[in-house]
Amino acid sequence: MLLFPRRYLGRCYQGYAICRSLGQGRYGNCFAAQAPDGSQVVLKRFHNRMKKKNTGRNHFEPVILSMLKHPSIPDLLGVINEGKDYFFVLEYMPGVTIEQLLFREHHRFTPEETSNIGFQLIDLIAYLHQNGIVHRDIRISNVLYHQGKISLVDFGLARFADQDRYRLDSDFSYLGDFLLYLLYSNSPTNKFRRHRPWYDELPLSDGQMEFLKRLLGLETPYATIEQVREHFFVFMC
Ligand SMILES: Nc1ncnc2c1ncn2[C@@H]1O[C@H](COP(=O)(O)OP(=O)(O)OP(=O)(O)O)[C@@H](O)[C@H]1O
Repeated sequence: MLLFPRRYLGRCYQGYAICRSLGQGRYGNCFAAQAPDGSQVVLKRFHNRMKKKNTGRNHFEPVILSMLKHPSIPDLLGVINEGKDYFFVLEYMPGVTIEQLLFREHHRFTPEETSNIGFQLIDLIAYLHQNGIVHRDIRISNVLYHQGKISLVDFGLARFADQDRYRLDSDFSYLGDFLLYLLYSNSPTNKFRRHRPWYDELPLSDGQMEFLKRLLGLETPYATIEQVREHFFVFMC
């Protein structure tokens, strides 16, 4: 399995030269590549079985990315369909994932960093929701961090929102879970071995506790991202 992406290194597709592997996921592999103009891009390759089985579902990611224009969301630059290989060409977003920072670099996020990242993420979610898009996969492996700025990648599960299956508020529990990782990183219990529920372990104020419980659906859930933003400002800053 690990050797699989290696055979792509050094290959060239329509002038895009694959330089290194960025990560492997459910749908395929992501590679950093050099574009014909010398700039750096990402080639997201789909497993052949995904390409065949999933044409309908794969369709959402390029459509959604094409309609979004935000500095923290990669632009879709093109699609390569060459023989058995099918790639999206994406804008390269700088930085490392929050997951790598937490588990490889053992970074402890200060309250200021957590509040800065939280605000940016809420702004990004608000932008998506204003455009009728629900991301459905806001996880530490899909958020990149670089010089205090975040980017959100992997729109493979993103959908046009509705009142039924793809509700906008489904992003809130992801946000809650995401914030818990940042808070745990700087807590005395740390280590991510959760022996007791987070609300018994983390030293949080009543307001912070209520905010997180509402995000996670343990208390009256938030109806809109604006409510989330308002309470984040009151409780987490
Ligand atoms: N536009 C981008 N710029 C920089 N790095 C990226 C970009 N897109 C993806 N990556 C890197 O590649 C990794 C895998 O990407 P992505 O999550 O899109 O793939 P996936 O196959 O859908 O994975 P998953 O199974 O986690 O959903 C990311 O964790 C990130 O490190």
